[in-house]
Amino acid sequence: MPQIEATDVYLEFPLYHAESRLLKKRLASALQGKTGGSVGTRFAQDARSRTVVDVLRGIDFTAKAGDRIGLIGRNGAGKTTLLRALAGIYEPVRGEIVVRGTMGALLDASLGMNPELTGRENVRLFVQQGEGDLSALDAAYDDVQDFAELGHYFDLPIKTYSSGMAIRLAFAMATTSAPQILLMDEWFLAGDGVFLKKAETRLKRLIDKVEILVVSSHQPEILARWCNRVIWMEQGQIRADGPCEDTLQQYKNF
Ligand SMILES: Nc1ncnc2c1ncn2[C@@H]1O[C@H](COP(=O)(O)OP(=O)(O)OP(=O)(O)O)[C@@H](O)[C@H]1O
Repeated sequence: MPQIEATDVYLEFPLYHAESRLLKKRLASALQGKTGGSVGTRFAQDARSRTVVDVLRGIDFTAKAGDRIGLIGRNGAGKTTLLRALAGIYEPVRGEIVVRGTMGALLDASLGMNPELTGRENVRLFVQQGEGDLSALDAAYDDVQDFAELGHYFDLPIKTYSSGMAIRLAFAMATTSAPQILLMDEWFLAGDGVFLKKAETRLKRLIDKVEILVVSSHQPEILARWCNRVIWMEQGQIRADGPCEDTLQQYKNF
């Protein structure tokens, strides 16, 4: 059975450009909690007195088959970083993340794609790196080509694509077969109207098949639609974790 287990996960990014006097002054007031506006980020100092962004602090949760988890929280709360840590892109500085099962990630249009290779060659790489079933390659080419509608661009290097074209290709590729666990940033559904509709239909089919979904969004309506559980993040911590309606209500009241 697929599962994600995050135990006491901490992640921080050092701020290497925090040396100017003005920036230091601003960070000092942020450290004292005087500022922050609508941004859910927390600054701190590490053991070597370097200024760091405390992005994840003591994250603990388990996701099991059947969980459709929405991550909600203000800008900078740590949602994208958590998704990236679950995908293995970032290594926690403390704690651990154990993932069991095949995983697909719709996080970044360029993630895992080689800009020098054509769309077709990238599909080949993707299939090879995934389950490696090359007998499924022709079907994957047809499926991706048909869905992404890139025309002759499918056989051109993807560095020549517009960002919208790159998103179409990445989306089509990542959804060509269903992983057991799917991680997704909501912005992935950005695109022109027709594509959005097509993407939604395809995504719905995929989500019905995946066993665990973790999706980040600012929009409660989107989470209410796709999820059965919501984790509310604030300043790198989990503020609430529970059934979709309950957590969204707490978030809205806040
Ligand atoms: N590579 C990095 N170096 C330094 N700081 C970073 C880096 N990546 C993210 N951060 C900071 O970590 C904090 C959390 O960022 P993250 O993107 O995870 O938040 P988020 O909840 O997804 O925000 P949003 O809703 O705005 O996308 C932010 O303050 C961000 O500036």
